[in-house]
Amino acid sequence: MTRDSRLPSMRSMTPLERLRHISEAAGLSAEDQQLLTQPGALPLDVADGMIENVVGTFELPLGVASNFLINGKNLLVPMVVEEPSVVAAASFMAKLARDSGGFFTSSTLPLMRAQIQIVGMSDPHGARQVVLEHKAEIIARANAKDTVLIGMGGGCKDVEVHVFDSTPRGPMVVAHLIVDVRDAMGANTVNSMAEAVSPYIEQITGATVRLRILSNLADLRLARARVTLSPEILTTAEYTGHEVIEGVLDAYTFAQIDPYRAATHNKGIMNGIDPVIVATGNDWRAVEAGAHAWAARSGRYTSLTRWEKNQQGHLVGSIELPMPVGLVGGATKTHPLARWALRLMQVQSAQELGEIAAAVGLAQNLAALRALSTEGIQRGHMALHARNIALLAGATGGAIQRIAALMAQEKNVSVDRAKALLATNA
Ligand SMILES: CC(C)(COP(=O)([O-])OP(=O)([O-])OC[C@H]1O[C@@H](n2cnc3c(N)ncnc32)[C@H](O)[C@@H]1OP(=O)([O-])[O-])[C@@H](O)C(=O)NCCC(=O)NCCSC(=O)C[C@@](C)(O)CC(=O)[O-]
Ligand SMILES: NC(=O)C1=CN([C@@H]2O[C@H](COP(=O)(O)OP(=O)(O)OC[C@H]3O[C@@H](n4cnc5c(N)ncnc54)[C@H](OP(=O)(O)O)[C@@H]3O)[C@@H](O)[C@H]2O)C=CC1
Repeated sequence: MTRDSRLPSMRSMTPLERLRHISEAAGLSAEDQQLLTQPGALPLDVADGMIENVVGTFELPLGVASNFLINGKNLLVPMVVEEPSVVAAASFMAKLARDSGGFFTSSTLPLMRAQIQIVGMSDPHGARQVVLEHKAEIIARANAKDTVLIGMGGGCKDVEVHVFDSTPRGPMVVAHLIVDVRDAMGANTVNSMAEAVSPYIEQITGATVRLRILSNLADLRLARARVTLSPEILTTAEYTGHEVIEGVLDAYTFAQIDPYRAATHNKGIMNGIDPVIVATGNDWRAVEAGAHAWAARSGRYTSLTRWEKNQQGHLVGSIELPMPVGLVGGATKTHPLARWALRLMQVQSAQELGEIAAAVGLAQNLAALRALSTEGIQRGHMALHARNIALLAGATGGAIQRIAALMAQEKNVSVDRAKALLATNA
């Protein structure tokens, strides 16, 4: 178990020192440290087995967010992302949240939906009932092959049928297999089941089955996270905690009512979630698709988080969203660094991983709303982005940080200015 995720000196260390520091805090082995220090952590032959026409591997920075306390457990969170200030922002909000117990999470069972599209009938309601009458046999056929999953308590649990009376192609019936996929993301699992039962569905309905594929609107597989922050914790040099809370509530309301704002607000949430999904070798497109479809489930695209004030005047944030992530399947087992990321967090189940991702998304949202509704995003974000700009201008080694700091201080972060500072050996 990670002893203490509160690691205040991280920012001033070199990457190697950070690695030693987090390895010690999380009890990682010497081999685990070595995995990150040697080049080619993803061997070419493994990469070649993962996708097609491989010509190399593509690297991104792997950072570790500190300070997280989730359900009373200290946690160091691996984040793979190209954008500056994301890891710092998550760590910052996790630091603030620690004083009020950190994040609290829960989740539903890992239930995925597989859709089976049935066409070519004139009595869709009759066809629906036929499918439901044969539910037990459909479930039995779906479960016939996946012995490992069934042995673990997973498998197809239910069948739902949705009727579309009138479409441009005539009536359509869509059967959903509801499958407990345990610790898998589950796409291949449920797709195989949908394909396996389709001939039987054609036989009992006398209609034609077309598509047999999971739904990425994983609305039965939800992860939740909650955080409470007092005005005292949120107080800054320029703003009282009450001002910060009112600002966050106004910012949240903006996202609730306006889809133009909600898209950006939710992008900020995914700034926290996606890096955890990528670091663990999971399918970020599936998580993204599910999140945005969920955000639009009422017919109007809105915020994935909620922010409220409780009776003590404390800020209460919560998030609930589909979280189709796995510890097995896909690249989660084949990518050595994905295994490393799971060892760093010491997660025991896919549900736990989903809850962590939700908590990081909530932290990230708070960081953005707090900055946006007070001093604005540029001060904190641009100060860190300045290092990228210094790199772009050609700075190397110690000059990167030096020139970035000067540009941030001058509030003039641009490639031209970085080049000028480089030329004068600043
Ligand atoms: C960037 C900060 C955190 C600076 O904030 P600050 O007040 O300058 O931070 P600080 O120096 O007081 O440090 C506070 C803590 O932050 C962490 N921290 C701070 N700096 C570092 C660093 N260099 N390296 C590692 N950790 C760092 C660290 O945990 C530190 O505590 P410590 O451990 O030192 O006691 C703050 O301004 C912030 O949270 N800003 C929001 C940034 C953000 O949201 N970035 C995402 C990119 S913008 C975007 O894409 C989304 C958006 C904004 O459009 C979404 C939306 O609109 O809703
Ligand atoms: N629209 C989408 O999102 C789509 C995504 N995908 C991709 O599918 C992949 C994920 O599919 P997924 O089904 O998770 O992967 P896999 O099929 O690789 O793994 C799941 C299988 O692993 C076995 N298994 C072993 N241990 C466990 C356990 N503890 N819990 C659950 N299953 C276990 C089970 O099979 P058994 O019982 O046979 O041993 C299970 O069916 C990702 O790469 C994703 O990108 C694919 C198609 C569409």
